[in-house]
Order: sequence, then C-alpha cells, then structure tokens
Amino acid sequence: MAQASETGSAQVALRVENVDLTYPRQSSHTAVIALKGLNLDIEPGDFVVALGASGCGKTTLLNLMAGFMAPTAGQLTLGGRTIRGPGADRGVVFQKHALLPWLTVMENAEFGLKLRGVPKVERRRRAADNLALVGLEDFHNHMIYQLSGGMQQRVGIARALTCDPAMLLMDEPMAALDALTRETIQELLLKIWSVSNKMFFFITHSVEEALFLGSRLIVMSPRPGRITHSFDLDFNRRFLETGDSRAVKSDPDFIRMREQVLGIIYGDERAGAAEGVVHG
Ligand SMILES: Nc1ncnc2c1ncn2[C@@H]1O[C@H](COP(=O)(O)OP(=O)(O)OP(=O)(O)O)[C@@H](O)[C@H]1O
Repeated sequence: MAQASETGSAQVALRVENVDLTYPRQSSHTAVIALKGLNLDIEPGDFVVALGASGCGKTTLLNLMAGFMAPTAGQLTLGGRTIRGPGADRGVVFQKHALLPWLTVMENAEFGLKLRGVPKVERRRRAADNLALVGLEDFHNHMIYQLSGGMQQRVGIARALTCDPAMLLMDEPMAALDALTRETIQELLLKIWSVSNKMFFFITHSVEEALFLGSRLIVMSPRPGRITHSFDLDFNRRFLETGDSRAVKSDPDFIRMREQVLGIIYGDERAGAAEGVVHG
C-alpha cells in the first residue's frame, strides 16, 4: 500500500463545479432535480464524508464522481481532466453484491488489474499486498460465499485499492454489517487512509460513523440536493494517535458535534415528512 503510486495520485484533486443533475421525466413521474449548483473540492489526503436526509443526492453525487453518469450542467474534473466515465483512478466500494461470487478472493482482488491487462505475476503481487493490508492474507483461495459479510467488504476494499486509485468512493459500505464488524472496518479504513495520500469520499447514514471517519463532513439537503453545511473534523486523527475509538466517540467534543449534526438532519427529515415527500 505504501508503494509508489502509478497514477501519481499525490498530485490529483477532484473538483465539482456548479453541477446540476436532473433525472428526466419518466411516464407518470415528473423530472427530479437531484442536484443543483453543487460545488465541492477534494484534495489528496481528504476524507470527505457525506450525510443527509434520504433523497438529498448523495448517491447521485458519488455516481457522478465515479463517472457512471454525466452532469446535466457544470463539470467534474480529476487532476484537471473532465470525468467522462469510470476509470482506474477511482475505486468504488459498494454496500454489497459487488463481488463476483464465482471467483476466489484473490481473483476478485486482482480483477481490475486483469481487465487492464496487467501480467499475472504483477497483478497477483499487488492484489496480495492489498489483501494483506485488509487482513485477508490467509484467504486467497476462499470463495466469496465462504466469507462473512465483514470479510467480503474487506475484499471489496482490497479490490478497489489494487489499481492504486487516486480516489476511493464508498456508498454506505458498512450499512449491512453488525456494529462490532462495522467498528473494526472503520478503524481499518482510517489506517489505510493514514498511510496513503488518497482522497476518500464516503456516504453514510450514521452521524457517529461520519464524525469518526471524516476529515471533512458535508451535510446535504434535498429538494433540490445541495451542500448546506461543511465541517472540518479531527476525530479520525485523534483515533490514529490514541488507537482508542471508544474514548474518541465518548469525548464531549464528539457528542456535542453529533447532537449539532443530528439537529440539522432531523430538521430536513421532518421538513420532508411534512411535505409528504416519499423516497426510495
Ligand atoms: N434513476 C433515477 N431516476 C429518477 N430519479 C432518481 C433516480 N435515482 C435517484 N433519483 C431521485 O433523485 C433524488 C436523489 O437520489 P439519491 O439516491 O442520489 O439520494 P440519496 O441521498 O443517496 O438517498 P438515500 O440516502 O435514500 O440513498 C431522489 O429524489 C431520488 O428519488
């Protein structure tokens, strides 16, 4: 992981400039303005976490960064180049069901490199490095179905890291995990973050997770989706210094911040309910 970056990720920043995304009208459904006038800069070493009421456009924003779709207006650039589609410079970790169940752990981890035509010895070495980083060095030949949910998510993280992307994009990667496994993977992610200079963009519904992981928290609001608040955070650094996540999460600063952010999000949820907005 500490290997030199082939993408030159240390120099690359992501810029979201004046982005609108409107989903077009479909049969009986009206058009949805999912994002409006959105601006966001992410620099190498930033761990940006997005929180917000359901339907505020978090996944839409991630999909734009991943290049899975194009903005209706504005632009997204990575290292000064317009994002026009998916690329090896962005690794994506999904909530679940993104691994290939008929392949082994190693074959999943090396998959992106194989697609890019990297020779077998080289891709196995890089995949093995990243599997070791996530604690799966003894599971190369296991099938995906033989692993727990937490282990599967570790494979997903290793796979996303194996192409040495400048940016990791994660859409609620821990949502399906139990509390203990979730905490272990949070700590793992921070350790990976601390030894890389990559950009992390992470979506969650958990305020506690957002505060613990992020070096910056953006809070988004719906109708139309936009960023309403941005907070610089250092709880992740406090964890990396002490190794004591419980102490960080029970610190009065953490609790104060959690209540403030919960107040913002509940305000949006209540407003949505009062307007009779249905998401899903
Ligand atoms: N393919 C689509 N077609 C039409 N509307 C869509 C589509 N995908 C999302 N939307 C709408 O765009 C808005 C933003 O959706 P998005 O999934 O980005 O929000 P989100 O913040 O990720 O929500 P959640 O927290 O519930 O996952 C919502 O109103 C949603 O219903």
